[in-house]
Amino acid sequence: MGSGSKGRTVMEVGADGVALITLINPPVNSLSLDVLFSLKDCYEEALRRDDVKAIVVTGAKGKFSGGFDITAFEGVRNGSMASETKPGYVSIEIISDTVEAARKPSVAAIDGLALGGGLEVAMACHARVSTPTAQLGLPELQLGLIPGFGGTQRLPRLVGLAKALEMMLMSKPVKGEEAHTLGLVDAIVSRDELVNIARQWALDIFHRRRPWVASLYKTDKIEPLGEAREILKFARAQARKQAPNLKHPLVCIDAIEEGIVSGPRAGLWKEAEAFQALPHSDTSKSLVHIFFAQRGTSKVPGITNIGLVPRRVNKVAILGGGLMGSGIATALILSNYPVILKEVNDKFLQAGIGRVRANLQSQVKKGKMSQEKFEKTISLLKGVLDYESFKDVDMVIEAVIENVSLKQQIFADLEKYCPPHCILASNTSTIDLNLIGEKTRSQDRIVGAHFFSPAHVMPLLEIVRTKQTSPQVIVDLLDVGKKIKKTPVVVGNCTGFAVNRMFFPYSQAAILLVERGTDPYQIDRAITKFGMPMGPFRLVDLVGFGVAIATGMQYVEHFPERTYKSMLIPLMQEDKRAGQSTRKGFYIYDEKRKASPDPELYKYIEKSRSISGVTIDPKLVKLPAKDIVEMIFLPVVNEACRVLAEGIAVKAADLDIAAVMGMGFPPYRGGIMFWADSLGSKYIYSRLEEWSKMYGEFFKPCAYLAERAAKGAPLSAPAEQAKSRL
Ligand SMILES: C[C@H](O)CC(=O)SCCNC(=O)CCNC(=O)[C@H](O)C(C)(C)COP(=O)(O)OP(=O)(O)OC[C@H]1O[C@@H](n2cnc3c(N)ncnc32)[C@H](O)[C@@H]1OP(=O)(O)O
Repeated sequence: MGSGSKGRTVMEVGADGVALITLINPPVNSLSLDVLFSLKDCYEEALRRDDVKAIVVTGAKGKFSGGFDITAFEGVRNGSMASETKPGYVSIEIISDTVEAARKPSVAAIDGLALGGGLEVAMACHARVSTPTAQLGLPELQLGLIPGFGGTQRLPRLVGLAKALEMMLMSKPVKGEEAHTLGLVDAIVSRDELVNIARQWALDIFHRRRPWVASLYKTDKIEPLGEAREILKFARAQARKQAPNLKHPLVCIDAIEEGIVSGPRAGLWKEAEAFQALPHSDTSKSLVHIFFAQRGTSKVPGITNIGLVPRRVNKVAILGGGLMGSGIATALILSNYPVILKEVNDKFLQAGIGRVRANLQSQVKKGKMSQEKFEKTISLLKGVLDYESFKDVDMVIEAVIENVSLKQQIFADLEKYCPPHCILASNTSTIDLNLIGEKTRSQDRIVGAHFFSPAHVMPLLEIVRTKQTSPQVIVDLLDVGKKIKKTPVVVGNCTGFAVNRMFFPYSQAAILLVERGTDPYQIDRAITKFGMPMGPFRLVDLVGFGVAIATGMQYVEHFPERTYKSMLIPLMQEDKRAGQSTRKGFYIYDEKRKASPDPELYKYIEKSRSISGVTIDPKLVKLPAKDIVEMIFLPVVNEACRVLAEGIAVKAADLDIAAVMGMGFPPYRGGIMFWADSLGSKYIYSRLEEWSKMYGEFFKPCAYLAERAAKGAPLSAPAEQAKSRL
């Protein structure tokens, strides 16, 4: 049964005749099979015992349940749990026929969270009481699954089809208060009163003072059949449009529809069969991998396992109020950190503060922030023009332009004006941190805090450590990252760090292909179809040619042998086509920033082709989408392997998260290394080798890749594991 064998429930019968069943499986009381079997045993005992009139189900330590035990899917996949998990065993035999159909009433007492299977157990109870802040939802789709314990049937019957679809398809939980308004819970109570009120509620149902409701057979919230069909049709169209590569949202809609058209019992069976099959899909394997990989990024050997406790960061200073600095300031004040924003003159300072205000105001406009919260949040920001107020800051984040000598001067100043414990972070995206700190004696507290633009929106934070950065500083920054709701990835110091370095071949491969005859728009189409938010050319337009050329120079300087040198972008830049900001780049842009292909582009391609001295390759002119994807992404994989081999990243899964959160690599493909392993190291090696013979060094597979391919080992396996495959 593997790691599924854990957790339990306990039952205590009170003098009032209420059996209190508590789910216990730390840290989130997930529903392992052991918990579910134990729940069934408790129910059977409660139903047998004459001294039990009613039942209350709750979760230990302020959390109802985080849902089915996600670690157990491995067992489901490898067949070791086959007999216990035959379709419908849990959802029909335990949840429907034992809990909901019991001849004694149950009430769920919900605090903390009731997610996935947790909410499904609660919905099978005859009433639910909740604390106002509890989170209730069915987020299974984010794992490539559908609710499998009756959620597709009961949620629409409790909150109506439209809201249920929104909650499931967007994996979006609601808070207790909203759940109450929706009819998902019956009462909101304080944490202290939760269990007592639930007990009383259960007795009231027993004595027929309150209704005894089986959610599965409720019909009052479901829209009439014609309307329901329309809603489902719309939901299908939306799912196809928003996630054309994903099947499970449609499977979820099918299960819901079955229940509405043929009745809830038929719906339960349809759901059970689909739930049985989905854990085996590549989508679910990838998304479950991403779930654990994301939680694994903050576990850094030698840093987070040596007993260090994060120090309190009370006040942060930011240098530079440009796009990055203002975004970082926004992220910090949104999480209640007082921030000092320093600029060189009043004009720049006002512009920086204006950007922060605009970031917050856009939240107000969208209805995500009240005016009162806006005022409170912006009051945490203070603009300054000198270092006077830096004497009591705990962390500084430098976010000025990418100029080495400027940064060196700033860090030398910081050393003078900040207290000795203060963390000195730079948001540089490419410059070597050792160089930045060269004029200081504070190397142990210099660290990279590389945010992605827009910094208050993008979820990734690259924490860059040099050989001298102290583990305490990393632990502190990990804690700040968590508090500002970023997913941190700790990486080593090198040109481009992990994300930019891995992805520098992304646009380079695309340019190499167009110079040899592949159509640029066809490349962007193939890449977006693969699941990237935009293709390489649309991305370069967005980033701007100035930035693209500057970072390109860094790569030419540091990795000359594998940088593809082309004049395409500089030629366009010369003609003032510098990307979206100039409304002309690889695309042309209208006032609403809508991109359209531009036939003029081919003129520049021809010119750069002749400068590069390459000729059109007829094979590349008709390159199928699958090959486009591989010729663009296998060089990215190759660079990711180098990043791993050099120890820049701690583990392959961190690169998966870096790719997903930093570049928008589709999470349902599991991240760059996970996807690469689905192709196999041998295959990747042979393709790169073949292209390097035809198109040069740019494609040459690195030593790490060659070694893994020779052993037939996965690229993501730790070194020891790869050895043992020999
Ligand atoms: C049949 C059913 O329909 C199928 C299902 O129920 S599938 C599961 C559906 N449930 C979910 O998708 C919820 C997944 N969990 C979460 O979203 C978040 O973990 C949470 C909101 C519960 C808690 O978030 P947060 O407090 O930030 O803590 P977080 O770090 O994420 O999780 C704490 C630990 O619990 C683990 N965990 C969380 N949910 C889990 C679950 N359902 N199963 C197993 N482990 C789980 C995490 O892996 C993490 O472990 P770690 O400490 O070893 O890294």
